[in-house]
Amino acid sequence: MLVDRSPSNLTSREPLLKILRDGLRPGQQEIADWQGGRLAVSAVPGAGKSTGMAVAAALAIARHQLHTKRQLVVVTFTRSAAANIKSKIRDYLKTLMLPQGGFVVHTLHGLAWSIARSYPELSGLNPDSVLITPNQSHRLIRNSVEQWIGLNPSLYQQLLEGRQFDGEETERLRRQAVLRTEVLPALADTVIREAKSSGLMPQDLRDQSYQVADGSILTIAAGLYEQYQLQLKSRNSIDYDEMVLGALRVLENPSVRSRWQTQVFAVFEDEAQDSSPLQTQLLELLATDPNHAENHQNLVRVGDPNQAINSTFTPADPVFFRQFCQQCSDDDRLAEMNQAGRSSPVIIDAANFVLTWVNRHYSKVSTDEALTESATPFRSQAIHPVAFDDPQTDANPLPIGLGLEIYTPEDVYKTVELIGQRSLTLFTEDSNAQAAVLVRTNEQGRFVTRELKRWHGEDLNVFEVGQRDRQSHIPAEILSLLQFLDRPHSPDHLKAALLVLVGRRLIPTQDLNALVTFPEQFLYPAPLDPPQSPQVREASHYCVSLLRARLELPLYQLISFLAYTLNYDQTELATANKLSERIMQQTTENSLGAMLETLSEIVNSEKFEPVEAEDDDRYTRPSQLTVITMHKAKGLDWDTVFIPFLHENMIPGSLYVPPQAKFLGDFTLSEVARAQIRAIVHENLIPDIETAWKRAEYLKTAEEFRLLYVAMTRAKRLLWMSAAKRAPFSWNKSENLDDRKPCPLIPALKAQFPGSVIDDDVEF
Ligand SMILES: Nc1ncnc2c1ncn2[C@@H]1O[C@H](COP(=O)(O)OP(=O)(O)OP(=O)(O)O)[C@@H](O)[C@H]1O
Repeated sequence: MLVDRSPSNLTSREPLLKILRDGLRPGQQEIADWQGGRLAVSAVPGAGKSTGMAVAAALAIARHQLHTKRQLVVVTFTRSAAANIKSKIRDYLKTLMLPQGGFVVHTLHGLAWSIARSYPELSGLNPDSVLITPNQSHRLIRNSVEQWIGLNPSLYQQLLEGRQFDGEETERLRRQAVLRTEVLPALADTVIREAKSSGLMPQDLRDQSYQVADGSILTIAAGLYEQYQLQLKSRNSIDYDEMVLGALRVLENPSVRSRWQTQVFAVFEDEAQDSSPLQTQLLELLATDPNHAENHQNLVRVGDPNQAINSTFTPADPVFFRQFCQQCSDDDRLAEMNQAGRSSPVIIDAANFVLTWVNRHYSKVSTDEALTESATPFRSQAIHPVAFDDPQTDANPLPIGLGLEIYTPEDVYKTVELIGQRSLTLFTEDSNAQAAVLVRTNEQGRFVTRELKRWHGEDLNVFEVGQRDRQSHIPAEILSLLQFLDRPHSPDHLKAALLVLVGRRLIPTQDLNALVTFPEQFLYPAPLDPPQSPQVREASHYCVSLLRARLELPLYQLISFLAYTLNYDQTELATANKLSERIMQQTTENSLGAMLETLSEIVNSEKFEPVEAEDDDRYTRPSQLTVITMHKAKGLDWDTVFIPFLHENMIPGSLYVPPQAKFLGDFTLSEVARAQIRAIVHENLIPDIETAWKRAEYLKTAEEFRLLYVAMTRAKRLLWMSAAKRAPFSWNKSENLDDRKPCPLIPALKAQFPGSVIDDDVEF
């Protein structure tokens, strides 16, 4: 399309711009009216952040006549959110008859990597590095622990002795195992993420450890972190924080920085409550105007401080976005998006009630000064229904049933039975209805899915997100098949491969033991062997065709071939390809044996990150009951949301010290280190162990309640909540039920919404 940037054209576009802007809600209009500078937008759930941001982006592109050399950079958290907002902005630009070059949409890490990768000499990062996401059992973390132990015998000895140690040999061995395999890997994992994402280096931690009376945990933390950095380098690997650090190093160069800053007109950030200090630093730098004497930034950060639910897993601390909102508010640069059209009014009332009730009961639980900034779990911000003339069709829809329903089933089995029956009724009445069960843990999700299958079989379409998304089956399945290709006559390998084929429903279920007793006979029956049944023949043909592929295909194509053979879907295929590339990269020798070695290591020790699906809609399909964790449900919504198992031991739960680690004290090293590092980042006094542990406990409680708030605000027309009287302690042994206390919010909600309490014997 031809681009006309003449002023007359801009004037002629004004009426169109006005129409777009007037179609927004008051809070959305405030972003659309942004002309420059810093702006914080605190938005309630369902406020229409994406729509607001997309229109604002299109208006900014039009008003400032942006183009490929001067762009608006939109940053979101996930790739699916990026795809979504990109298509919205494109549509608005089409309406305005503007070219598409004035903006780019990135995920934060995508942006950081593109900067770091283009200047390897400045970032110090090799563009071919392997990206890893370390967790406790990751090889790199385990090696860092071993290295640290070797280099710090006396600190290690102190840990071993802990409290009350009589020098007994078996006890010493037990403690060693706990330290090596649990305590120190957990500490390393937490510390690396917390410190690194805040821009702290190992030496910073070491320097700070001298400031606190008992700084030994920080000293150990610094040592582990140091070893990890060495490991990363020697293995040509990087992690996500390294990408951001690399990008920041690139931007230290004045001429490169100025080039980027000239290219970037402004940065619009979504889900800003989830950003770490390091990420924020990067965005602030890019948003800075190089031609302005003062540090002028064109930066719009949109988020909901009350949906900050990631700090246990990522070091995004809810305090940072709240602080940003506060600073902007002081300069009169805070916009609030308080109206939301997503839910029926009673659901909004329930969410608002939760927010105020929790703030009243859980604020200032401690006299600890450092908590004052986050002294309430929630920022006080109520959700309001939209105005009667709101442009959103079907805003604040009519409720289904009572809109809010609270149940107290006998036990967790009865709970699932109620959910199953209700879903069937909903889907029978309206085949477009969407529904989801939101659970706190993956184990609960597995329990719900299993029980629903047991009750309803194929009658109810259940989609368990946890299982499919982990995709952990992929490396394991490929490994089984490759092992078989390597040694087809091993009964164990043959059996494992057949199990995979049966599991994928490629060959009929049958007595596999009978097939694997004589592998040669099964694979290549001689004329005089007893004839094979059709089922056996089918299985045999499959295996032989795999073996043929092994001979005919080059090694690098083998995994992709196996993935096709296993009938993987699009996302699974992408994951298998990623796996294949990773193995090829890590394998020095071109042989099946070397490939197997690398793959076994991945399967045994590491989490392999699957490729994320782009289409979120598979979670919200009509007539499908989606089973999903509360964390993953963020950003999505359904007509009906079931939230079962609301028990006190889960929400808010409490921090847990495993009995085997109690020899170190009544706290965990990781949580204490986390609280101490946060104090360093916030420039507070570093707390002693006891205070640090209490602080960690408070942060967890606050986060659990925010998680529940996120879950509740996913419901459009029916919010179904329950706390069963009896529940298992361990969801893997769900047959042992005990009496369970409800989450303290349940009695409070019942008292506030008596009309929503459903007696045990009433069924809809
Ligand atoms: N101003 C508006 N006019 C018409 N429809 C709107 C408007 N704002 C939001 N909507 C509609 O409301 C729904 C949710 O909006 P949107 O996708 O922008 O929200 P979101 O960003 O996903 O929500 P959240 O605020 O929870 O992050 C969409 O169907 C969208 O079309």
